[in-house]
Amino acid sequence: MATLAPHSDGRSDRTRPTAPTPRAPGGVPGLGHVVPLLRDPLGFMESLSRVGGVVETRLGPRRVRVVTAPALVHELLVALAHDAPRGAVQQTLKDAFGDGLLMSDGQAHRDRRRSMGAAFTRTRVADYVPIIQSVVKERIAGWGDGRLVDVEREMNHLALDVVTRTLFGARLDDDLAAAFHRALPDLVKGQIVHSLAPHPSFVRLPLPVNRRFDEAVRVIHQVVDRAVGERRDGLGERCEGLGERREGEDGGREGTLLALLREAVDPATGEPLTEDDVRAEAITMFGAGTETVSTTMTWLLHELARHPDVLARVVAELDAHLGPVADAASDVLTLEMFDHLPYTANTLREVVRLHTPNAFLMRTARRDVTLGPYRVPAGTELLFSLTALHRHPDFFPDPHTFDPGRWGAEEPAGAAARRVAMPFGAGKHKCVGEDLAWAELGVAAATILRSLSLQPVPGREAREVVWTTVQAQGLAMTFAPRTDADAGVDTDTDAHTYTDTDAAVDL
Ligand code: HEM
Repeated sequence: MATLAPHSDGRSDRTRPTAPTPRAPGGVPGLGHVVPLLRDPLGFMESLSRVGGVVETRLGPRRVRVVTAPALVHELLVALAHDAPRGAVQQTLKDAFGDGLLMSDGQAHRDRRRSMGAAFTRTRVADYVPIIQSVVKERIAGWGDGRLVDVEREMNHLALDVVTRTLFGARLDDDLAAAFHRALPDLVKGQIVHSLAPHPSFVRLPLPVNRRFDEAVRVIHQVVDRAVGERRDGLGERCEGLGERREGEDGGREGTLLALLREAVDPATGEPLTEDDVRAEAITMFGAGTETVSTTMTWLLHELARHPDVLARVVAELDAHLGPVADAASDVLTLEMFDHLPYTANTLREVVRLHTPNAFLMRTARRDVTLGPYRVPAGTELLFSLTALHRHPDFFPDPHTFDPGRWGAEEPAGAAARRVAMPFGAGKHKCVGEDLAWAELGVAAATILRSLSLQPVPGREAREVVWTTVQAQGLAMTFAPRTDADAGVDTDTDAHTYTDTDAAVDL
């Protein structure tokens, strides 16, 4: 395997020495590598890092090059961002949902990102914290009564509520949230099948996958219209959770992403954004900002239940800094509090590493480029998996082991891991919702773990299922109210060797 320093800042350079692109072993005529990819998607992607930094595969009739080396993924996303824009997967979504941030590129993307950025700054995310906390408290209200909790479904609902209430100032009823939850898998399945389809006309064939995809698109449009429509009517009059504080400064108008969008001007026309533009951005946020967070939260509970030592240490740290129970009316979390929870931060960081939601992302070279030592001809599709990248044994020793300790500043591997890790991507398309995501994870962990103890249920552990996100399917648990004995978990937080700066990056 080519040895590559993590995060080379090298631009594409024709004078670099080149190397032939190795082929993935095991392809069969006609299907290529479709079977191993479908049978064990992440195992297949992880295995390719032993073949080369860029590896040629065949998926049916298509030649797709898989980028496995972290430095090359980074180079692709940053130095080659202009020459290798997003590819077939995004195109499928663009056809269905319009030109939202996730689907757009070039000047249109830059303009839109600038006008929406103010909804995601750290200051604005700090404003969202009380809303997130109240969403979490509402969602977990009945969990402590011994019922079996479908963690995946609950977390999905929670993440959807957070986006709806923080960014759009609206509320979804339970039926709509459930419809959205049901629609996503069909959407994702259709998206994958369409992006790998041998011919564009495939999407019009009367196949179950296409019918379900169309139905999912319809449901998601309906959900977004109701959420956005409700908020749209009240714009300027009410801004839930932010309105009172902002009223004097700006009439409550800029409290949500929706308000920003309604104020934005399309530089190309000088006109306000159209309703379709606003809708496309809303759909983007629901699509990009819910399942990523909910799967991560589900994996967090899964890992904590399997690692009582880690759980005890997280709980002790939360209790020591925030107090033991989360149900008191006076319990108010702030973003700054999380700067003093280094072990909790490293635990969240480790969950996001081991269970990075974005299993597959793609780019397409629009001209001949050089990626590290590899020549990539124009038109080549480039596939990479951030999940597989974070399981690369050269950079994350014993990569399948859940170990928050690997992120400690004193660990020799800690610094290298930090340089290589990019769960939120890199470059101009780097996740706009990263700060919001960390806040959601931190607030959910602090609120759940200070008020409830986890009770794993044998046979109901999470099963890793890969779509475009890496899902934790099937996890169910019971919870019990925390008792004084739970609060006194025998863990010496003062003795930990983590520093506060460990936490500052993320939360
Ligand atoms: C654990 C949670 C999350 C993870 C791991 C994550 C990961 C990512 C990654 C890897 C990308 C880059 C995709 C690419 O380069 O093609 C991305 C982009 C994006 N994410 Fe997130 N995300 C998370 C949460 C969120 C949240 C909460 C929101 C908003 C509510 C959000 C909205 C977006 C948007 C709009 C983009 C496209 C940005 C652009 O192209 O400019 N994400 N995310």
